[in-house]
Amino acid sequence: MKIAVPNKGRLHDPTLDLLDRAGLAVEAGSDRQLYADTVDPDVSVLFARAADIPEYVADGAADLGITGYDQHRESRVENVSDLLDLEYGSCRLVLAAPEDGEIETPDDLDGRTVATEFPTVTAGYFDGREIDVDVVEVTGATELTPHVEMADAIVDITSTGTTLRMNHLAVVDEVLDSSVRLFARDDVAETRDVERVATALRSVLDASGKRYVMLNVDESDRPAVEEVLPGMGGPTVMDVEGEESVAVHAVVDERDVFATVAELKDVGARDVLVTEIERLVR
Ligand SMILES: Nc1ncnc2c1ncn2[C@@H]1O[C@H](COP(=O)(O)OP(=O)(O)OP(=O)(O)O)[C@@H](O)[C@H]1O
Ligand SMILES: O=P(O)(O)OC[C@H]1O[C@H](OP(=O)(O)OP(=O)(O)O)[C@H](O)[C@@H]1O
Ligand SMILES: [Mg+2]
Repeated sequence: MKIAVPNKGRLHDPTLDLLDRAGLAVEAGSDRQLYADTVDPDVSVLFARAADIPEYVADGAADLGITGYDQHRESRVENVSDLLDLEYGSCRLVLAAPEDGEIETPDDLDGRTVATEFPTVTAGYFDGREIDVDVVEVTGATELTPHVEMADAIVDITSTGTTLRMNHLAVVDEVLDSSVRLFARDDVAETRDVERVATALRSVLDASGKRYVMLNVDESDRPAVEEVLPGMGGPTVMDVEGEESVAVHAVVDERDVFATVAELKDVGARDVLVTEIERLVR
């Protein structure tokens, strides 16, 4: 099983971090190599540019890929499908034009020029609206093109909006919402090996925002504690040998932990321990 992952850029580190937490850590010393092993003998990674990853998966150089949905759409590959939204690298592709210019709606661009690193998605957007534009492909610094008469507007990525503001550009319309996805080639999407990787990554997402709460309580106070901790399918209760008390464990939403611990103390809980959860396989 080979997973294509970004070799650099803003998606590189969070992707390796996610694989690590999923129990698929990339072996140390693998930087800058084309291929690397993971701690699982059945899973290796192929490092590639974020934009090339859908193509690598479609062509069979890798079986699975991790990159932005924007890159997936731009690549036009047809034999790959999303398995999971990995919930990082969230951004929007937007149509933007100079703040105080003549372009206020997409229709104002009829007969004009739009610069972008995403020519396929951009052409699709304007075709769908039957607006005739000349799409110019650039490979970076797209925000500058309206200021040097190369283009009347751009289609580019935004997240905080800082880059657009700095360049005196205003959003005219939304083109696409994106985040990082795990996707597979269709001919392997339903195999056990792909399912194993997807399950491991999903378990990290499911564990985020959850805490594991452990405590001791006298048998007599146990019903009150169970009342406070409905948990995932109820808390786990264990007898503590040679004592009148029981140990209770439960998964609690991170945002409820503060209030829950206070309530537990009120109803007689002792030795309350709160820990992070690495993975949660449902
Ligand atoms: N500002 C941003 N906020 C959130 N996600 C972003 C942002 N910019 C880019 N992304 C996401 O990260 C992906 C890759 O962008 P990144 O800048 O890391 O690589 P790149 O510019 O293609 O790298 P290079 O061209 O140097 O190989 C984008 O396709 C998008 O999905
Ligand atoms: O809304 P913002 O938070 O300002 O983010 C948007 C910017 O982020 C990306 O560039 P990146 O930082 O990846 O640099 P790059 O052009 O070298 O890829 C994108 O191309 C925009 O320029
Ligand atoms: Mg970039």
